[in-house]
Amino acid sequence: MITVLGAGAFGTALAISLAHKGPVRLWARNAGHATEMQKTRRNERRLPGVDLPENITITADLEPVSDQHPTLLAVPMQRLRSVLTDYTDALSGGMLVACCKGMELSTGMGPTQIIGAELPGATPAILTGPSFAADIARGLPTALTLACADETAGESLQQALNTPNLRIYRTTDVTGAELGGALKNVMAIGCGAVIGAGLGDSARAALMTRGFAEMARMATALGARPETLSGLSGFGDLVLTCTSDQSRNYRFGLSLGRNETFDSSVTVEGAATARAVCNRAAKMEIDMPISRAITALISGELQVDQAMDMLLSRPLKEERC
Ligand SMILES: NC(=O)C1=CN([C@@H]2O[C@H](COP(=O)(O)OP(=O)(O)OC[C@H]3O[C@@H](n4cnc5c(N)ncnc54)[C@H](O)[C@@H]3O)[C@@H](O)[C@H]2O)C=CC1
Ligand SMILES: O=C(CO)COP(=O)(O)O
Repeated sequence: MITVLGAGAFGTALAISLAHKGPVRLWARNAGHATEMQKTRRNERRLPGVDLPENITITADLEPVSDQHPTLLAVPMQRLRSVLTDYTDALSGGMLVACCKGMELSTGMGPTQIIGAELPGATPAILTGPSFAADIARGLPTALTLACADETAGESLQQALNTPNLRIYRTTDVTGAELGGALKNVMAIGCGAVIGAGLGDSARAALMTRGFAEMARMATALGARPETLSGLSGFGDLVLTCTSDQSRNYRFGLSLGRNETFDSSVTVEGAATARAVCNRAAKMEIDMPISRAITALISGELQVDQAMDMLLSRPLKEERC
């Protein structure tokens, strides 16, 4: 049986989609939340208004997962390592598919690297790409990338995770897929700030395009294939997240641009990842001025107009990555 760890918006939406093919086990760390979902057959806290199919079993107890069926890890990026260390016995040996987007702040590592380091007996993979949980839960058509370094395991995961509404593409370029998903969230915060501050759609298009160049610069320096960045996990997710106010990263950016407060309980992956990206870029001497400006905006060191001045006053250059 497929297991989904994390009864947040994304984990619940994936469980709903996968339940069209067979039984799914949805694990919530909070026993009270699990009981509430069992009773109401809904996840009103994270995905309101959507019924959970009968063949989703909700539990707060994690039994050892199968090594034949995928286990999806749908928890926030900065919590992934602690989930793996807390549940090592249940997870070791599993086909573990990270569903989080980001870079660990303390180490600069991506999700599959963390899985490999904590559970060397597991098969790590990542599921990423343009998809809002609410869209998946409603059964709207969505395409995602499944990245797994082990090609045979990747093919089996692709088959297992493809559903009538969720089309899964496959790659072995784990680095490219992970970095696309991590970096696009940083750019989405920047785009939200641009729109929130009233700087206009043209400025957003410039930020998305030069932000994409920056994403590709870092990803290729770390060994990613350029075509992965142009695919669903990079360009595709950048477009979605930088242009839709369904995105929490974009909405957080909007609040920065408008000088409004933002609910700190909302998962905004790009905030910690922006800092992680800047730390890693500095160590590797990769020039990432847009990520630096967005990080300074998030920390309050710069206001939107100051960040813009900083970017616009840089020396003129040829247009390339
Ligand atoms: N919501 C969406 O539309 C999409 C989300 N994602 C990614 O999925 C990941 C999870 O996001 P969401 O589900 O949206 O967030 P969410 O905020 O809705 O839910 C996060 C879940 O993780 C659980 N959690 C938090 N800390 C935990 C810990 N230490 N141990 C176990 N569980 C813990 C929370 O209880 C909550 O159920 C993020 O990396 C996000 O980028 C990816 C694509 C779409
Ligand atoms: O990753 C996502 C869409 O692909 C979800 O974006 P947010 O985390 O910004 O809501």
